[in-house]
Amino acid sequence: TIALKHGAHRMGNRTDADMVRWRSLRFGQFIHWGLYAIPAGEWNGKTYNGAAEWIRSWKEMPHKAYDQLYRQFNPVNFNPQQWAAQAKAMGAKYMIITTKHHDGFCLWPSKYSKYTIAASPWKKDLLGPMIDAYNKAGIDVHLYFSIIDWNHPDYRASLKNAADSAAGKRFQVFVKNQLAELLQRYPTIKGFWFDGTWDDSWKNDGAFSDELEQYLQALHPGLVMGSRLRADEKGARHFDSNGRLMGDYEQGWERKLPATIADVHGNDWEAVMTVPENQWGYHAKWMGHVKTVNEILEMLVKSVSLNGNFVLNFGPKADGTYRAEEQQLAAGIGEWMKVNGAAVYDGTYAGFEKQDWGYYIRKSGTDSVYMVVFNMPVSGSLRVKLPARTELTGVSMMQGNVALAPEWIGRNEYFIHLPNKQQESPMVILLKTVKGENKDKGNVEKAR
Ligand SMILES: Cc1ccc([C@@H]2N[C@@H](C)[C@@H](O)[C@H]2O)cc1
Repeated sequence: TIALKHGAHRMGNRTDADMVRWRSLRFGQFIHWGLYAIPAGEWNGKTYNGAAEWIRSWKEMPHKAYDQLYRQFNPVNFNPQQWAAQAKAMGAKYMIITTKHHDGFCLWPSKYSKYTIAASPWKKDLLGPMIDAYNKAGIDVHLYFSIIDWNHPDYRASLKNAADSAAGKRFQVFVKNQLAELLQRYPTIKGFWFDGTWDDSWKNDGAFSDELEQYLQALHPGLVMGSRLRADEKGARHFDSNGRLMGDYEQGWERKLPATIADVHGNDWEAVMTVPENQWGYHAKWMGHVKTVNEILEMLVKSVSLNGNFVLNFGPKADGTYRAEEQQLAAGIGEWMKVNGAAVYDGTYAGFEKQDWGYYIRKSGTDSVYMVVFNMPVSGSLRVKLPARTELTGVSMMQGNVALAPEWIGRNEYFIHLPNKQQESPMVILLKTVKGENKDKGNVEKAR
């Protein structure tokens, strides 16, 4: 291995209470909200085909015009209690809110910047009421913070000369001050979700990102921060130059999921997902495919089955309301979660051989394993192969707690014959197992 001063400082996952809690939550809500919701992906009658929150970078959008939008930001229909109730009904256990996206506009009245909500017609802090409402609903809050800041005069993508280096130093102080300010103002938040850390100016100063992470942990012990924050002293990001994960969980899964357990290398990880193909902030015209309830449920269940968290993104409108598609999605997901959430919360990789009908999820630290069926076989019979030294002592449908009698088909294999092959939504079956030798004929018969 290479000697590193600013590489990973920990081998393996965090085991402290704050990280155990983060891991148990499994399902989060991302919220991208800011000035970009005003143009909403359109300007001067033209439609921007990129992600709405990136419209300032569009050649048809003059920087000056974008930078004046704050004068119109007045979310008169903002109702944080309603936002929190919607998230609670959906079954989200944590929420990540954009405090400041790449445009640099702050949703809180930061004392380190003039480009904040205080300068808008709304004037008042938006983060405080949101955090209070979500915490009251029993939902943890994490803060998204973009290092890239298109508004700040000292931001440099790369440092080409002494003047750039001086600006870069001033900018690092600004970042540190804003993050400390957020922790001081919002002491109940559980973590930071960093973004915009790909520019050279950041990548080439691994020491600063390392010190910053340690500074924030010291200010707020237990803080959960993913792998996007840091670079090591060779400019490696997420994984240091020895291939070790930096930060508390792998944070690279943006609009994509790992395929198998091998892809996660034993690390904690989280996937963040958009409802349309690629929109985070509110875009008036969603183009292309809009994901359905069952598609989102499959991504959530697959993530948990591979030991990860899944976060679904919402992009509120400039007035503070949500579009109908997002409201309907939240409600539909919530309906399934109300009945089947036990299979998701506190879920982990089960260690069973993957079958085509769907995913296994083990309730953390127990012998209870859930089968979540997405692909019903025409036979209506689900094949289950038990791992070594595992005996099956009970099988039941989550819906109605109906006991099923699996058929032993030799060695460690069973068929679960379902009474009804019809399924409108993912079907959950609970397997009770015990450690032991599955050396002879179907243990379930004996157990009955
Ligand atoms: C190339 C690229 C840069 C930044 C992003 C930001 N990360 C997501 C979490 C959103 O905030 C998006 O604007 C996405 C793609």
